[in-house]
Amino acid sequence: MKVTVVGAGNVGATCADVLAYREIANEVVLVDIKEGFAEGKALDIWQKAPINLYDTRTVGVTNDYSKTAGSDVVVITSGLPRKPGMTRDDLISTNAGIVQSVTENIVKYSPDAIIIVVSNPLDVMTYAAHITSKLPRTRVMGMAGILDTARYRAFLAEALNVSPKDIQAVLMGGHGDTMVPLPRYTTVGGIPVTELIDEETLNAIVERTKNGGGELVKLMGTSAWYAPGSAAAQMVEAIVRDQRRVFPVCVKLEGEYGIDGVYLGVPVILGKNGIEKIIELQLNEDEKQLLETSRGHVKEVMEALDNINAAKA
Ligand SMILES: NC(=O)C1=CN([C@@H]2O[C@H](COP(=O)(O)OP(=O)(O)OC[C@H]3O[C@@H](n4cnc5c(N)ncnc54)[C@H](O)[C@@H]3O)[C@@H](O)[C@H]2O)C=CC1
Ligand SMILES: O=C([O-])CC(=O)C(=O)O
Repeated sequence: MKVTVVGAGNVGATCADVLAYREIANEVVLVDIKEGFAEGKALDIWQKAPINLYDTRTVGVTNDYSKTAGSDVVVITSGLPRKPGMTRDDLISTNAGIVQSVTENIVKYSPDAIIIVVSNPLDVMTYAAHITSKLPRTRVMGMAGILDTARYRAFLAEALNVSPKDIQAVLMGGHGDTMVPLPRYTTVGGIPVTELIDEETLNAIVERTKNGGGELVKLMGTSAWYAPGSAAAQMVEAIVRDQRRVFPVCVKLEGEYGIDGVYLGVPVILGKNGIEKIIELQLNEDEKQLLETSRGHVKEVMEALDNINAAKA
């Protein structure tokens, strides 16, 4: 299995490292626009192989997409991260240009690839990659839900003083303040979380999860990478090993949840064909309302992208 990761920065290099040391792919190609940057990161990861004992080959290139030819999965992390005081949506004009040009190159050399978008604003960059690639929606998806649920699970594990391994959760909607955590679908070793935690603490955890990315941007001056890079690698693993894992993933909705033509995080089954199935949960009225707010927000930002593209045309 060959996997390309575009963008050898914080998230891209972390993802490539996880793909290599967990031997998720046989070959990982890292691509960056900065001369020598991807080459250096790939060489460093390869030199770690004798220490961590793996044989995944890691190769770095500066903008040479011919080396990515025949990739089974491509992860797009190229683009600016936000700085304190910015929203993810503030990145749209710069990152849309980057994601769209990267996608053109990817599809040229790997027409059969499955594309996982990580660049922000996530839902709208998934839209950008999808319309540029012209691939079926099952093969162009965005990573955010695994990260957002991981934050939620980590905060719950801390509050309950239990292993994060035993916390199962799902959330939906856009990757931003309007994300929709679903405490009703959160369990701890099979026990509904609401039986173990008081409402006030749970609400505080939900709010902290919504601001999870911003909390890290404030602390570090740039956004997170360990959890995001690992989350993207986990999606790659589900695809290349045909694991049929159930994850929240950003995908174009075509009627599911009563939504058409908007890219939102929903639970899916992820396997060798990409999105094997979108799972439709029964939402209550409050949850439906939260999802509708999220849909409205993502739709607005999609329209902003349409305007940017129309102005360029
Ligand atoms: N979906 C999610 O949950 C998350 C998304 N992100 C997003 O991922 C993106 C990357 O974040 P970081 O890795 O922290 O940023 P970074 O600045 O460390 O790395 C980005 C890399 O992209 C490269 N790049 C820029 N234009 C390029 C092009 N045309 N072709 C190839 N490479 C290009 C840059 O040279 C840089 O090395 C950001 O947009 C960030 O907001 C970050 C964390 C979580
Ligand atoms: O917060 C950001 O800008 C990066 C991101 O999407 C996250 O860490 O959730």
